[in-house]
Amino acid sequence: MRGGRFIRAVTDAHFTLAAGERLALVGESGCGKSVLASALLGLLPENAETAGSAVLGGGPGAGGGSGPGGGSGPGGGTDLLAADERTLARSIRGRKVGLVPQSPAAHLTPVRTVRSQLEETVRELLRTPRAALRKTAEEVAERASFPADHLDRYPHELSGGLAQRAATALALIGDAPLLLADEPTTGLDRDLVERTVDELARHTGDSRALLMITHDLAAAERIADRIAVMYAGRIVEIADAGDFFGARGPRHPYARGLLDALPERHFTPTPGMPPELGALPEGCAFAERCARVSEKCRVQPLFEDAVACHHVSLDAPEALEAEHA
Ligand SMILES: Nc1ncnc2c1ncn2[C@@H]1O[C@H](COP(=O)(O)OP(=O)(O)OP(=O)(O)O)[C@@H](O)[C@H]1O
Ligand code: NI
Repeated sequence: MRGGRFIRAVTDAHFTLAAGERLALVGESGCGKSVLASALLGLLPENAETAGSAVLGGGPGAGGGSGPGGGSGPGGGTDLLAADERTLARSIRGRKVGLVPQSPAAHLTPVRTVRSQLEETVRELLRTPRAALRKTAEEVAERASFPADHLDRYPHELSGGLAQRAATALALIGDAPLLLADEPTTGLDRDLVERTVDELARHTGDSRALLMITHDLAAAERIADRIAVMYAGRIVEIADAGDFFGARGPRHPYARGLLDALPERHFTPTPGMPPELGALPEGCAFAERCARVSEKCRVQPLFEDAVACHHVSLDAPEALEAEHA
């Protein structure tokens, strides 16, 4: 950025996502969730730099290389961080990785109706013959609960929730093995939230994978197999959803705070604000808001045993429970 400043938007993010698995990524506004998703699609701003790899496909049993410019990863998959723009545009976006963008109204083409955008995407991704385009596009809209009588509207004539559903419909068309849904339920009423996440779950089935970014913990609980919690650009905990929302509860103090802040739980928000990503402290970024802070927190905790906290790894679950109560 200007003046030689830089922002560490995402640091040390390590996770796997298997076919048939649904991972919810949660964390406060500005913690790096959308940057992580954008990196996987090669949609970061020009001045952004990445390191590491994000391998799609390959692994045991997967065949085929990634083709020219694909950036081959281990096991024959495609390294999304190394793939060039041409590969991303031709064979990844929409086909291998679908995206429900965070700001659907900005993502839709303003001068064309929803119907024409759906039909174009159906034609492009599914090679559907002209005669069947209309019907297929209507079926696609239906899957995302987009009302048929609004198909001839332009994006500016849609409410936020309708634009959201149009974007979801578009993202589902390519049947991509990985779907990234960046807050796909923002602006929807509770019953539509449920319908949308159920459709995403149904779509994932056991052959595709879903990474859903959300602020809606109820939606995360409804859909996810695992929960990843991000804080100040780092994944601080990955947990089985049953453990996270169940009796054991989250293990990282920040993650526990997220749940405790819910009205249906303790309704007690974590005090303070997350740090600026351009001016992160040396040690644990959560330390200054953490009730368990100690000398150890001056050093960045390693992400070990699926959690990054100096204190938690030593705790027995019962001890945590007692403290939590
Ligand atoms: N183009 C950019 N230039 C500079 N900084 C950026 C840019 N895009 C994002 N950032 C910074 O990266 C950080 C992470 O942003 P990101 O959009 O990933 O947050 P988020 O977790 O998705 O938040 P939200 O829940 O509000 O969508 C933010 O602090 C933001 O200031
Ligand atoms: Ni975001």
